[in-house]
Order: sequence, then structure tokens, then C-alpha cells
Amino acid sequence: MNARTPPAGPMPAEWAGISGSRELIDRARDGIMLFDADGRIEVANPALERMTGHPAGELAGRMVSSLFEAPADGADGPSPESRAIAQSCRAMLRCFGGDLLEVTLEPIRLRADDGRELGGCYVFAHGRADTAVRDFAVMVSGRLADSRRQSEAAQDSPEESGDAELRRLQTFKLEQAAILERIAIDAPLPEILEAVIRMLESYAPRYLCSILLLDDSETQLRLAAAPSLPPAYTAVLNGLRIGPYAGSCGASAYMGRHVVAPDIANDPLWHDLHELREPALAHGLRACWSMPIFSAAGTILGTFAIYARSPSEPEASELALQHSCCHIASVAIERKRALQALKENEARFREQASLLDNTRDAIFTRTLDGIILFWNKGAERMFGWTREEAVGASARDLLHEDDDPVSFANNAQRIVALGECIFERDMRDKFGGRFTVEYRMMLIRNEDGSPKLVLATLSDITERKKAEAAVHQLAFYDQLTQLPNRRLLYERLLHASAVNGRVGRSGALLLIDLDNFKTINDTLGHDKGDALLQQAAARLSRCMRGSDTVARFGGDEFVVVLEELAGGAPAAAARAEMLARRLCEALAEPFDLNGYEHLCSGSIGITLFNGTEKTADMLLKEADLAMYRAKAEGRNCIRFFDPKMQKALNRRLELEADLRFAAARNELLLHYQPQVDHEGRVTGAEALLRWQHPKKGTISPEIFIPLAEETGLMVPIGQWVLGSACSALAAWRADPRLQALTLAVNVSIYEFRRHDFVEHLLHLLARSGADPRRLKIEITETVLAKNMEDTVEKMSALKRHGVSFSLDDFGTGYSSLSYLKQLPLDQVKIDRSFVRDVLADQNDASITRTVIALGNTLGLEVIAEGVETLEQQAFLWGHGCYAYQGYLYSRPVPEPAFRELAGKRFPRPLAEPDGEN
Ligand SMILES: Nc1nc2c(ncn2[C@@H]2O[C@@H]3COP(=O)(O)O[C@H]4[C@@H](O)[C@H](n5cnc6c(=O)[nH]c(N)nc65)O[C@@H]4COP(=O)(O)O[C@H]3[C@H]2O)c(=O)[nH]1
Repeated sequence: MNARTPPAGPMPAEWAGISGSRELIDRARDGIMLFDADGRIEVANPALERMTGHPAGELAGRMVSSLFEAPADGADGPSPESRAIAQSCRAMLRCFGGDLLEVTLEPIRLRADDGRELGGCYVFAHGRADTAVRDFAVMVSGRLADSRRQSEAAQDSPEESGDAELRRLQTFKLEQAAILERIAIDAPLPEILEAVIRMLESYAPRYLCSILLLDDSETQLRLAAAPSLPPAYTAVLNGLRIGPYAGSCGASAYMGRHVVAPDIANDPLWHDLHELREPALAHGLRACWSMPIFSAAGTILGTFAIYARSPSEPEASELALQHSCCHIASVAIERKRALQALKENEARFREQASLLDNTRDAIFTRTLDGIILFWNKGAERMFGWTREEAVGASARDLLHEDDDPVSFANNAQRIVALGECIFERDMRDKFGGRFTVEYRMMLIRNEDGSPKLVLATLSDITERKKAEAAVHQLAFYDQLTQLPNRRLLYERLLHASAVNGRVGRSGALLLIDLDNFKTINDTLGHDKGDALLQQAAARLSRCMRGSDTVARFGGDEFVVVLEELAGGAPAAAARAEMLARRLCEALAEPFDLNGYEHLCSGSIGITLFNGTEKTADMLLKEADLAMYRAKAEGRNCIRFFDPKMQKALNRRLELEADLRFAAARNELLLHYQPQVDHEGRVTGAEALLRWQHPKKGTISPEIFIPLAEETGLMVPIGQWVLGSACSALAAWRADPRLQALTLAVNVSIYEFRRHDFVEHLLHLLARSGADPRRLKIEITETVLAKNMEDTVEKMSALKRHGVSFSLDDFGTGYSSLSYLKQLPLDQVKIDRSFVRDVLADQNDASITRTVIALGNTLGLEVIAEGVETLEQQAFLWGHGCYAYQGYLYSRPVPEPAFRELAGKRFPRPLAEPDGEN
């Protein structure tokens, strides 16, 4: 545009050239007026009349300025003289009746080539002017100028040039529509951009155009379309850096505005751009006007450049065309990018969905009402419903959520409240198959935070649950009877005592022992023993209520915990006894052990509890004591624990604790009781263990030996005894009075059974230097009862080293005498219980005689213990027993006293007493 413009002349006749465009102007939504160089209105369209309320046709002929108040934005008034092309502004329009209306004004000024003012066109809009209308108005105005030029040059008839213009314009519009259609059908972008360029180039054949797009780095422009520009030039143009002096396009993209280089050869923007400028000039490109292509959001997408072959500046019409092309290009680029983004999103979504399909878990989404929206392959596999069947269906129906409506409703509430919840649930598939899942629900929210939908992830944990159940079964249940085992019993007992203590209720613990079970196992075999335990367990369970527990405590012992016994202690005891009777009756029914009928009974010990002051162990001990009382009192009976038992129990517990350290504290010692022959000579001694308790004085072995045997202390104590006896024997070797004596030592079955008993004893003998031939081991019949082979083997091994054996308490056991022949014994000992009444009791006398005869027959020495009187001695002597031990000679004494006794001669038995039995 030439700035040195001469004053405007009269209204040119060329206005008639727009007559063919009137229809378009009249139909426009925005107000349009055309005015001459003096500012007199020539044309005002109906939209403008509607806006201002001026009657139709009344505006034509008025001065433009009469319609305006001062401009609203404080800029210069929109008089034709003061407005530049294409600068929109706010203006106040004076309406019919005087009201003011604020509008957006798009002014377009028209000048002749010689700079004369030709008039102008104003477009009024309430908001932003319709770009299409604006472009159109600009174009019409531009065409007016062209038309005037042509009429001046050719003096053609105005109607003809107006028609030609209208045809070109219609062609342009048709092409524009065709391009929009191609955009709509998603034709390739380069094709569309090229069509946009061709549209302009065919409308204005003297120009060549290019479209460059900003690359991802936003620092360079890439060639997108330039069909008519020479390839040698476009090759250099491609990759143009943007910047303030980077040619028309580089500067336009950099500054974000229209940049005009009227003469490339002299333009400062092109000055430093030799590599581009030279080829441009070489190919006859002299002017370049570049316009940024904006996105709807206002960011720069690229540039649209028009090249002219002679130095020039754009006319209003050319600017309008360029603007229009930029607009179409922007729509095409943005739509293409949006479609591309959509496609990428879709691809990403499909990829994510296929990832979801690869998981083993079932994943689905549903609305808050339960309508399924998404259903992955895992869900198809888990539930058997295909995606087509599931999407749109109700989760309630598909997943049988009504199976447990309460828990489901609770979880649905929880998820809305907490946003997430996890629970385990049994489910059913389409075909009725059942399985267990870990069900995770997560609430997905809308952007405003309101609940949108629920994402559910379900993992099948059926196998894990089974494995857990199997582990639990192994850990807490007895495998033979399937009853709770000892560990679970302790837990239940703990729980029962805690609950009962809280609510002030009583409970009872029953310990049931099957009478003579060991005999069944030993005589009938383990399979029958197992069958008996299984059937007994089933019978006991049948007598129980749901709240009670029957457990297998081990071996043939069962424990019952009665948790909820109503009433006080007496009522609870009565109830417990009643149940115990029922249990006894149940056990009394004959058992069918794989075809073998067996009658059984049980002994039951009961203790009551109602709080936690007694531990599970204490309760079990109490029931155990009561059960032993029941057994001692004839089996098949029921006994309650009473506090006296408790006292005894306490004493026993204390003693046990003390006994544990007795050897270490040197509280154990050996006493020696002489053994005498029929000549009255001391032949040996029996070593008898004594416990010198620091507070309780001497404690009898008859009290502490059974305790040691029960508590596992017998082995270390027995080892101490054997060690001490060996040491004594070794010491005796040096004393002529003692060196020929034997020393009898009691060995418990618990010591004898140990696999290394022989080695250990031989080691003690060797270490001490004692003569094995002087050591006599006293064993009881219980040693013989089990594993005869092992017993014979051990005895024989020791015998080979000179150790001899005496059978203690002979006659008191139940064992058959026949095995005596198999044993490498040296001596049998008549139990002192027979000797005591041998003169008074016929039975004892005859047993004593039989034992002596048997011993003699087998070639074994017979010794009698507990000989207190000369009469007893005489009886024994008279029936062939020539060795004695008893208070008649001496009580067990400490070693120094025994040394004295060893040299002593006791009176020999002279004759049998009168009145022999
Ligand atoms: N009424 C009466 N009693 C007499 C008479 N002569 C001896 N006695 C007692 O009879 C018991 C004999 O020992 P036992 O039958 O082996 O019976 C022993 C034995 O079974 C066990 N015992 C003692 N010391 C040991 C030991 O070191 N190891 C093992 N395993 N058991 C032992 O303790 C039991 C009791 O031992 P003690 O109390 O020492 O009792 C001793 C002894 O003091 C008598 O004329 N009249």
C-alpha cells in the first residue's frame, strides 16, 4: 500500500462492477456497507439495517460518519481517511432512534493504483466478524478496485467486467467447497494443501505460492506444498530456520504476523539469506508476502507465502485471498492432526486393551448401576461370557451378585466411600462352575470428582485357597482322625478361657484316654489300632455341640473343650459329667476293627475353668491328674480334678525343677546295702541312690525315680549313678576287704533302651578302671517286656566283658517265665514284698518257694531282698536261697560305713523256723 496517497476523488462509475455480488452482500449475516471516496454510503445491506433499525434504503446516500459515535476503544474514529486496511476495532454505531450499539468493525479501504482513494467497505459484527463474509467483502472491494483499473484501461462495459469477476469468484468458491469436502473425507494433507495453493494460483495466475509447516522442534519450516515453485528453489527453502531475518516466511513464523518483502533483492529480511535469495532471484521471484497459518488456539502451524515476479505489495483483495487460504490450510492441518491424534489414541487404546487381554486376571469396568462397559479376554476366560454378551449386560446378572446381596451392597457402598476395596468372594461362571476370586474394585471419577464408573480386577485364587486349606489342615488337624490337633486345641482353649472369663461363664476340659489301647496296638497291630482311633474320634465328635471342640491330643488321648456351660461351677460340673457319661457310653459300644469286634472303654479326667488365670498347660495337667486318678480307680470311670491333686501337682512341679539341677549341685549320692551269703559273709552290695535335698532333707528314690523317669531326667541321673558306681568299684580294688565284692546297680528301662547304653557303660568301666566282673546290673521285668532281641543283644555284649545281671523284683510283673531261659541272667531277686509276709502269707510263701526252685533249676543264683528277721532268713535258707539283703544285716549306708560292714561276719542261718509254710 502506498503511504503517499492523494486525496479521494469522486465516486467512480466502477461501483457498478459489484452489482453481480449484491445478492451475496444482501444475504450476509453481518452488516456490510460500501461507501465512496467522500464517505457517502452507496450500499447498505439488510443485516446492517436490522442491526441499526434504520428503515430499508434509508442509509444509502448518508455520510458514513453520521452513523458513528466516538470509537469505544478510544482509537481514532473509523472515518475512511483514518483507517488502515484490515485493522478491526470496536466502534459505537448510532441506531435509528438514537440508541448506541457496540460492534466490531472490519474496515477495508480502496485505492486506485495511482493511490487515489476510491472509497471503502465496512463489515459490522456483534462479536467477531464472520471470516468468510469478511474475506468476501474484502474480495469484493478488491475486485472493485481491479474493475476500476480494467474499465480505465479498456473502457469495457461495466456489466461485462462485473460478470467475469463474479464467475471467477464463483469458481473460487466452488474450489473452496471442493477443498472443504476433501478435508471432510480425510484426503491426504499434501494433496489438500496443494489444492489450496492451486485455488489461489488459478484465481490470480500471476502469483506462485508455498505452504511451509513448522517442524516438531518449532525452529524450522518444512516444505508442505509448492507445486509451481521451481524445485531448485524449494529444495533450499525446505528446512528454513525461523528467525527475525529469515526471509519472509522465517520472519513471519517467528513474529506471528504478515510479513511483506516487496522486493526480495533489497529487502533487509532477505539480506543475509544468500542461499535462499540467490535462487529466488535466479528464478525470477521478486516479491514475497508471507502470512502465518494459525491454529484455532492461536499457535503457529506454518506459513502461506505468495511470490510475485515483479517487486510489489499485496492489494486488499490479495490479502483477503491469502487470509482465506491460510484459514482453509489451518482447518486442513488441524483436522489432519486431530485425526492423527485420534488414530494414535485409538491405536494406543487398542494396544492397552490387548495388554489387558493378555493378563490372566479378569478386568472389566461397569457403571455405578452395574452395566458392564468393558470386558477383557481374561474375563471371558474366567466367566465364559464373551465380550459381546457381557458389554451392556448387568454385572448383577452376569456375575450372580445376588448370591450374596448384603455383602455386595456393602462393598458397593465401601467403594463409593473409600474409592477402593478388596475382598475375597466365591463366584459362578456361565456354566455354573464355582471358583474363588480376589475381587479388587476401584472407583474411577470424573474430572469434577464425581463417581464415574467402577474398574474391577478379579484374580482366580481357587488353587491358592486350596493350597492354604491343605497347609492349614496339615498344621492344625490330626491326619489320622481329622480332628483338631494339639496346636489348634491350645488356640481354642485360649480363646474359650478368654471368652468365658469375659462373660463370667464356665467351661470344662475333658481328657479321655482309651483303656488298654497299647495292648491292642501291640497284639492286634497298628492298622487295627488306627481303625479304633478313627472310630473313637468319630463317636466322640458325634456327642459334641457345634461350639465344643474334640481334639486328638496324641496317642490314645483325646481332649474335649466344652466352651459354653451355663450356670455356676456346680451346674457346669454336672453338665460336664453328663457329657462325659455320654462319651463313655459311646466308647462302650463294640468297635468293628476291620472284621474284628473289640470292646473298649475310656477313662476321663475333667477340670473346669472360667477365666485366663490358668494356662492351657495347667488345665491339661489338671485334667491329666484327674484322668490318672480315674485310671487308678479301675478304668472306665470319670474323675474331677480337685485342689488336693493340685497341691500334689505343685509339689511335683517344684521337685521336678529341683531334680533338674540335683546332680550338678552335688545333691545326689549313693548308699550301699550289703548282700550276705548263708555263711554270714558280705559278698557285695546294692548301690541305692539318695537325694540330699537342701530344704526337704533326704528324698526317697521311690518318689524321685518315677518323677525322673516321667520327665526324661532318668538318663542323665542313671549315667551319674553308673559313673559313681564304677568309681567306687575302682576304689575298692585297693582295699582287701572290698576288692572281691560285687556291686549291684539298678538300671532303669529308659537308660537300658538307649542305643549307646553298652558303649557308654564300657566306656565308664574303662575310664574308671573298675573290674567289669564286679559290676552287677539289676534290671526289672519291664526291660524285658519290649524288644527282647535288643535286650538279649545288649546283655550278651556286656556279659562278654564280665558284667553280670540280676533280675530285680522278680515275680511282680506279668511276664511269662519262659523267657528267663533265653536271657543271659546270673541272678534273680525275690521281691521284698514276698519276703515280708513269707511266714504269714501262704501265697507269698509259695511264690517265694517257686521262685527259688525256678532259679535253682535254671542255674541262677537266688537272692532275697527285704530280709528283716532271722526267721525269714531261716525260711529262705531252708528252701534253697543262700543270698540275702535286708535290714537284718544293715540298712543302706554311706560308703565309709559300708567299708566297716564289709569285714563283718553276720550270723548264719541255723535252722528253719517252726511251723513252716
Ligand atoms: N522295708 C524294707 N526295705 C528294705 C529292706 N532292705 C532293703 N530295703 C529297701 O528296698 C529297696 C531295694 O531296692 P530296689 O528293690 O532295687 O528298689 C529301689 C529301686 O527300684 C529304686 N532305686 C534306688 N536306687 C536306684 C538307682 O540308682 N537307679 C534306679 N534305676 N533305681 C533306683 O528305688 C527303689 C527304692 O529304693 P530304696 O528306697 O533305697 O529302697 C531299697 C532298700 O532301702 C528291708 O529289710 N526292709
